Amino acid sequence: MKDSDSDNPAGQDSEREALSQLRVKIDSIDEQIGELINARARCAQEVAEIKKRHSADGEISTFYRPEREAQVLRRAMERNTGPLDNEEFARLFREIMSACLALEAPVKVAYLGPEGTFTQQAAIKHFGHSAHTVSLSAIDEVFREVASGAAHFGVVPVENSTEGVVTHTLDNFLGSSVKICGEVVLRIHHNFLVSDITRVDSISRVYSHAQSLSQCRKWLDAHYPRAERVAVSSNAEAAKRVKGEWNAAAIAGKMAAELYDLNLHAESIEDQPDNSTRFLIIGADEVEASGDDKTSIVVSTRNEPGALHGLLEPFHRHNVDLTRVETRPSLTGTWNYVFFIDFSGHVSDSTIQAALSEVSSRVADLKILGSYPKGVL
Ligand SMILES: C=C(O[C@@H]1C=C(C(=O)O)C=C[C@H]1O)C(=O)O
Repeated sequence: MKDSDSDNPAGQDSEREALSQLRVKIDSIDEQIGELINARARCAQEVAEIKKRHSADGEISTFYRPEREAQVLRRAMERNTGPLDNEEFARLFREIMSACLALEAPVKVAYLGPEGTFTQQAAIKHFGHSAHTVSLSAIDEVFREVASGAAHFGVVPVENSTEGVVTHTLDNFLGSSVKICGEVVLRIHHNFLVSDITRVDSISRVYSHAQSLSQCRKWLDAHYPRAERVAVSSNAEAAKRVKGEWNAAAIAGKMAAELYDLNLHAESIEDQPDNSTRFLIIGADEVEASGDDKTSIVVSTRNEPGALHGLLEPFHRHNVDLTRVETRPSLTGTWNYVFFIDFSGHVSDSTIQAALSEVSSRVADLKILGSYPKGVL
């Protein structure tokens, strides 16, 4: 208690009174929010009944509607008048929708693990906490799990703002029929984690994934120049190792700290403050237009002069906004290449259809990987 309060009992009484009035108000608002959330959940159950009646197989894909969820989140943000910021506001709606969807049918999401990695964080950011997330140990496994129907959706990293593209993810699309049905961008914050028994002035080893070590190089040079940097298979694995080692620390995200009960000795130690990673949501089905979408395709050109120009020119002429072009070696022959191209728009848009039909007449092969809502959160 502050001195001024003990000197002023009348002030204390009025403060207590003001607080208790506000709490009565909060209780009453909570009651209304609670009733409204359940009213919303009942509507979702009715939606589920209609979907069940109209779907032959009763599969989850008919229950989870990425385009509708993106619209709900965008609308929540447009409506928001504060004081909560847009992202925080949408996050609350994300969780409400997640709980409503779980009532309709629980969604199973495979992700590149282990538990506690940024990919799991991305899965939860996209699907909310009511989704059932399953950790797998390789990107190929996530693709296989989705292709076989063992998981409804998968989450894999595709590019990092400082380290570039995750080539393994792109390569997996070449031999797979899975579709891209969403994207999620995560701001990557690295933290310096220690255990209860770590002697912070005697740290001689720092564990992390090689990418994270390189993303925190300057911070490590400044604070622990002599500690050995040990690259391990994931940040979560790094956190796990620190448990029980008095002279070691790990660089990892907050989820790993919580999972392995470690302390945040220093937060946000990444050299680039806007370090972020983009993840793709993969699934078995195509997604309808949400009003603000992106399309990803992969094309292989004929090995002849002007092939790349011929491929890009129709996009330019139809005023299609290309957001990314990535070149990868084709798996079919030495010195053949494929291009992964992302652009704004949905395959159901007439301009996109016109551009794509021209492109496909000029290339050896064109595969649409998916049209999906641009990341909202
Ligand atoms: C309720 C629906 O089903 C699911 C739940 C949603 C929600 O809670 O708003 C939105 C889309 C679907 O993933 C729907 O399709 O409208």
